[in-house]
Amino acid sequence: MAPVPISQIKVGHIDDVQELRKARPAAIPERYVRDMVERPTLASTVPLSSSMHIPIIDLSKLVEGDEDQWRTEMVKLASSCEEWGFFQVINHGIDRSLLETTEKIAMEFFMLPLEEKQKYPMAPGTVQGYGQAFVFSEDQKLDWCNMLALGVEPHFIRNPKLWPTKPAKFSEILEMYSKDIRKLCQNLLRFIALSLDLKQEAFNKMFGVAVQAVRMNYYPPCSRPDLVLGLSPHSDGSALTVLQQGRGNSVGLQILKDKTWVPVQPVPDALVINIGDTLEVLTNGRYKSVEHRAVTHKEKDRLSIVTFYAPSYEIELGPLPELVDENNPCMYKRYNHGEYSHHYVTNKLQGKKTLDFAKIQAKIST
Ligand SMILES: O=C(O)CCC(=O)C(=O)O
Ligand SMILES: [Fe+2]
Repeated sequence: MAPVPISQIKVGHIDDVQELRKARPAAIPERYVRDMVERPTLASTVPLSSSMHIPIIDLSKLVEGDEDQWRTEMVKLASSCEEWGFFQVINHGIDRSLLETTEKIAMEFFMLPLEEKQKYPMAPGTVQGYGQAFVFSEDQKLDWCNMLALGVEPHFIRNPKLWPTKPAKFSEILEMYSKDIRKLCQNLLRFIALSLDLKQEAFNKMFGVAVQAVRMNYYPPCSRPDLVLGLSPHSDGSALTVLQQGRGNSVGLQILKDKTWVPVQPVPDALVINIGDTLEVLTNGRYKSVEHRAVTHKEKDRLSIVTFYAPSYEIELGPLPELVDENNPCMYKRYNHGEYSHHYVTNKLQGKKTLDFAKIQAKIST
């Protein structure tokens, strides 16, 4: 992720949420209490009709299915990206044991004493290390979440000082995990290109030297989950995001569909995939980068391990010419991905507002 100048950013004291939970204050501190309009509808209170489940894509049917299976899955992939911007992928080819080990080391990291975790501090205005990202002022509401965020690829975005040395195998496992997730992203992008009738080269040159970052989010239980948010509403700046939810964790991720917050029910062994802003721009808005957030639970904690996969910073982005015509006028300008990345990490999470950067403003009629 692009470095951000950290001068002039005053964020005040930010409590570590796990420590806050341990201290069990009589009331939730004001900085975490959301304004009325932002307070969450909790998963347990949202009626669940089956049509509200995000689609499930079986990757094995795309990789090795017969022609019928391939076609059916491809149609499902296209409609998921158009209508939901989200899907869960099963039979994704990543070893269950690797997913479990990664979850284990992530959890072990968050369970370390605070002094140990604070050896990897996320400085105000930066997005790597342990702490809270996207905080830029003292009056901004805070998320009920602790994060560990690390740049992974290409190597120059890494800050090796922020890679934990405890638990012992952390770096080694994260490296293996990232490699497999990277392959999955490449695979998915290949099928996404096919689903749009695009030539592979259209994407290949953009993702040749892709940027990959991992964020581990830990949400401790919260005595008043109705007042706080685990993670503020946002869309991801990536092209694709891969999200692994902790096994047996409570439902926490919610996506905004037709103005309603829909909880994403965890499916065993599935990974949640979502389209990020960059793919929305590349596809001229056909595939949607959908707003999402995380809510907390009264008794249960929750972990998510999130990989952001994006083009190299020097790549120039804009809608692919194949997806622009008379009926689909160009909706986004051309810009350098590094610029967008910088814009993304220097603004607080605020729904889909960050993407305004790339939108061509509607011409004012005279
Ligand atoms: O924890 C979750 O389910 C959401 C995480 C997320 O959206 C993110 O890290 O960008
Ligand atoms: Fe996200």
